[in-house]
Amino acid sequence: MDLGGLPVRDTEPTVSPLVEAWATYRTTSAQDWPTRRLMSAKGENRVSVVLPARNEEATVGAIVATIREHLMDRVPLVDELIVVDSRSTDRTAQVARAAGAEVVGQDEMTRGLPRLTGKGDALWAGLAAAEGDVVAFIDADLREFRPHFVTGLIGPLLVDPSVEFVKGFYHRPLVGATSVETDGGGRVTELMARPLLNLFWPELAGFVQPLAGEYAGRREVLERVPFVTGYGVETAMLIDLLELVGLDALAQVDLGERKHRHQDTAALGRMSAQIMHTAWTRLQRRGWAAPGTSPGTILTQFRRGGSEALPNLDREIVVNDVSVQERPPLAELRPRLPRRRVAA
Ligand SMILES: O=c1ccn([C@@H]2O[C@H](COP(=O)(O)OP(=O)(O)O[C@H]3O[C@H](CO)[C@@H](O)[C@H](O)[C@H]3O)[C@@H](O)[C@H]2O)c(=O)[nH]1
Ligand SMILES: O=C(O)[C@H](O)COP(=O)(O)O
Repeated sequence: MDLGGLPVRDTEPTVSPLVEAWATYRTTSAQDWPTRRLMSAKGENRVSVVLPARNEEATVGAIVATIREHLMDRVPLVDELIVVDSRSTDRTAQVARAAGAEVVGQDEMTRGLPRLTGKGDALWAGLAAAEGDVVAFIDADLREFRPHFVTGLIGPLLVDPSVEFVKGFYHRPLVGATSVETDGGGRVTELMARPLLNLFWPELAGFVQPLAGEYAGRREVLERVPFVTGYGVETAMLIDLLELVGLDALAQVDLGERKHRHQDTAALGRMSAQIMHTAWTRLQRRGWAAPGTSPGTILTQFRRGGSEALPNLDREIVVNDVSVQERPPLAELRPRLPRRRVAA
């Protein structure tokens, strides 16, 4: 067939052998890591669980209570359970504390440093507060949370010294007011993160849920990567860890199904823009984006109706800054951080 000079692919696309081998070798299931097995593997390791939380009073209590009951009170697998209060305006801190977590304020842990915002900064503050050798991060908006989320993430780290970082994956229903779309969740993952990572970091294509907010790593390694603010943090962390420790030291674990609070489409647009910004900085580092250049930072969106609606648009214009910043690797700043945690 004449395609006017376009290159013709005469074979079907196939999965990269590297990705297939990694996904086979480095994927486990939470069922592979029963608590008993982890208790005998734990040895001298201390385990911290950190939940970043901004206005999560509806869900944070149940997550904290479950971890405390199953993994702290019944068996001493988790040594430290920290909720980072990320400038909540609701009762997140009180609810978390009442359920048995230690609560630290994002701002207290970053006192004396530039004021940054968003989830990435909350995670950095949580890592600064945590004392464990293994640190697991869990989103605080999860529903129907069960302890295997924690055991699955920390299992490979406690048992296999060659693993440095473990990312969770799961099925993601999109739960609406009146219906559930079985695999409809993870919209930013499918429309933005996965295409970006596949095209520019194809080694990472085997991660089923690259944006999952549930992951664990060795403190020593987590302290050596920068944390991007906002919602760029997971994308940057995967790329940076790939460069720092290599694909073979990264693993993923099947956690079954995950339900969480869905953000609206406009919020996911802003999240996507932050992820694009994050990718740009890493492309620059590779020399694939021109040095010194930077994408715009303002995202213009439209909201139906509203008191400020422009008559010809029947919509309000809403603008947001979607730029991201970075906290440097924690190891570089340790001496400047507050020595003791200050309760939020
Ligand atoms: O300023 C903030 C914003 C969020 N959070 C917490 O971070 C977690 C995840 O935030 P959420 O708004 O629920 O994110 P999702 O819409 O679920 O986004 C998905 O995709 C993001 C981008 O990769 C990841 O950061 C998330 O973990 C992942 O669940 C929750 O516990 C939030 O309370 C903060 O602590 N501070
Ligand atoms: O991880 C994602 O892709 C975003 O958090 C959106 O998730 P949702 O589509 O399940 O709300």
